[in-house]
Amino acid sequence: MGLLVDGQWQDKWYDTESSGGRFEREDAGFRNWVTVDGSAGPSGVGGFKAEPNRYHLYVSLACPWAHRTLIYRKLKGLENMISLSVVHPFMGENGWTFAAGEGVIADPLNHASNAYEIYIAAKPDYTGRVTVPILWDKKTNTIVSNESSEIIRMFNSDFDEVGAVAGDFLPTDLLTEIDEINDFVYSAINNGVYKAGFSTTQEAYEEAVTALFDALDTLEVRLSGKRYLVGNSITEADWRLFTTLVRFDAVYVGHFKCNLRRIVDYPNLWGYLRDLYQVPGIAETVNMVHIKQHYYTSHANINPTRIIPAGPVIDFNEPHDRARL
Ligand SMILES: N[C@@H](CCC(=O)N[C@@H](CS)C(=O)NCC(=O)O)C(=O)O
Repeated sequence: MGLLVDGQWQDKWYDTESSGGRFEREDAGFRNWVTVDGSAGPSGVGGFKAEPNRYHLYVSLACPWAHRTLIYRKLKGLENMISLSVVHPFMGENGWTFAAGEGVIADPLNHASNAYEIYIAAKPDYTGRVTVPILWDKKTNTIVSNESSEIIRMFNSDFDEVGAVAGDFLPTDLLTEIDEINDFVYSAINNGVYKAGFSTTQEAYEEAVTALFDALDTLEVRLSGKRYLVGNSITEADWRLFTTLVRFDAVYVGHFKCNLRRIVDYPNLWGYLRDLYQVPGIAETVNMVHIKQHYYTSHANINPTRIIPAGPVIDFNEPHDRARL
């Protein structure tokens, strides 16, 4: 794993020395928005109008952030208008690559062997980490955005007039509440598992793991009387929580040492996770082989033998009883 410095690839692990062993996630570098009319969005520059067959999405099936964008591409019926590439689950000295493998979809546009080449194609002197997801514009040959939280907001509504499936996961009247819960879930849970797993001091680990389980305990109570996090139907807040929960027992419990409790030990969170998993189309976006292979083989400092554990056996298709709520 590594990063680009002035367009040059350097193989470097995260620097936790200056932060007391704490993992600090870098902000995404490309922050433009696809909009209905091509005007600039909340950040970045304009020029990216929502048009069918204009955009390409690069993802890892292992990555919880990229997974959000795949879910929206599926649920909003964008598969026929936004093309897709999938990186190899192993992220080694060259970062994400398109090495041949089960489930890998090569890059038909930039013909990149490594994802960093896509960043260089967009910005030859790019400095920063090379992350997925990446939303690419085939018309101007550049990266629109590499920030999943913003890509899903584009997918949610901006393609509606050009043939996306109806459905709004961000109703205006719930926006404030969704933003609030997103912040809480991001810090303690989505990013919390990484903070626990990538910490390099006992203190940093304990801080993260305590906040993580406090947050899960809070949500367990919240979901005892409510089917979804906000309002009466599935919203963005649920999909953002889902991609971490679905990886939790298979990866974060063992590999990231988030092992005070498993999701299957929380009756409400476990039912909620199955409920979301069983939404039509969602199961196809979950690839447990890529997920386990990525985490257990890519972080040699955490799992030097690179052995992928056999279990746990989890049945996400077990009936849930959440419809009563
Ligand atoms: N803020 C980004 C974060 C994306 C991200 O960190 N992706 C991970 C994969 S799970 C990655 O590509 N990491 C490579 C690296 O940090 O070098 C987003 O949500 O889109």
